[in-house]
Amino acid sequence: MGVEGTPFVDLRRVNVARGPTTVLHDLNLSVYPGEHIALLGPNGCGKSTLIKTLTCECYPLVQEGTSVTIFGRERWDLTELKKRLGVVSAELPGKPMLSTTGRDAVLTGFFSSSTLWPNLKVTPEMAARADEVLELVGATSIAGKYVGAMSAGQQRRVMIGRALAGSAGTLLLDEPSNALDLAAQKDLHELMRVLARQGTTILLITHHLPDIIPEIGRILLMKDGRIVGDGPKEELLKAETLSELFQTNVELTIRDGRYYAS
Ligand SMILES: Nc1ncnc2c1ncn2[C@@H]1O[C@H](COP(=O)(O)OP(=O)(O)OP(=O)(O)O)[C@@H](O)[C@H]1O
Repeated sequence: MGVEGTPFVDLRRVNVARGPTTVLHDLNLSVYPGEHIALLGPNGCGKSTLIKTLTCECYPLVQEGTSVTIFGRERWDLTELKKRLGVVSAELPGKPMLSTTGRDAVLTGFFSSSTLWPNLKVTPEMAARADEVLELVGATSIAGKYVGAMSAGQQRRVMIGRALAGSAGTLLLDEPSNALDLAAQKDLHELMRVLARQGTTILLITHHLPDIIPEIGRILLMKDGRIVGDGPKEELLKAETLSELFQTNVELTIRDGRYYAS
């Protein structure tokens, strides 16, 4: 886990409102390049709002001592930032993506667009990187297939490729195993493991403990818009802690470094 140097994310005293309600309270968080982190918390606790704060889609309330610094900067062009952060959510980024081929979908990662519009200029370097990324995510054989005709697992691979194409080795994975069957979940976990071992920084939001691959060592627990736990997996992924967090009786099984809840 690389915790040296400049953090890629640095939040100080961040409060964020959605509508009239403040939903993130006094958040302090630093994430360093090379870290692998999972963020857990009940529905509505503010996980997506936190991601939207990182992508500058939600802004913190102006207060003394508040700052949001991403890749060492406080001001960003939104498209540029999203591209560099490598955000992958369970939904496709826009309808036009459905009739875009896998290869073009990966290329859209350079522009943070919903399809490869004719005015977007693909350089030979981008094309070469797209092929490299398709290979890395195991999607070369489906590069010519429309995203709309792919299975959910294939779509997720292509979306991870899209995120990697333009990103600075950083992935924000927002519930990536949603709607995937067991085989596709396994494939996704294998891919995440390969990327983690290659040094990709991973910030994972999940409700699904098996998504927490062994390479993820740091856990953030959120409740009611606050970070209530931030530390090593072995300390925070405990039945009592999760039962308290989710307000239900959680039984935990650990097998081969993987966590399962029932
Ligand atoms: N567009 C919005 N307008 C007003 N309130 C919102 C909006 N989006 C989210 N909220 C509220 O903000 C709070 C945090 O929501 P958020 O989506 O960040 O939680 P979450 O932890 O990601 O939830 P889930 O696990 O269900 O995805 C919730 O109370 C939610 O109702």
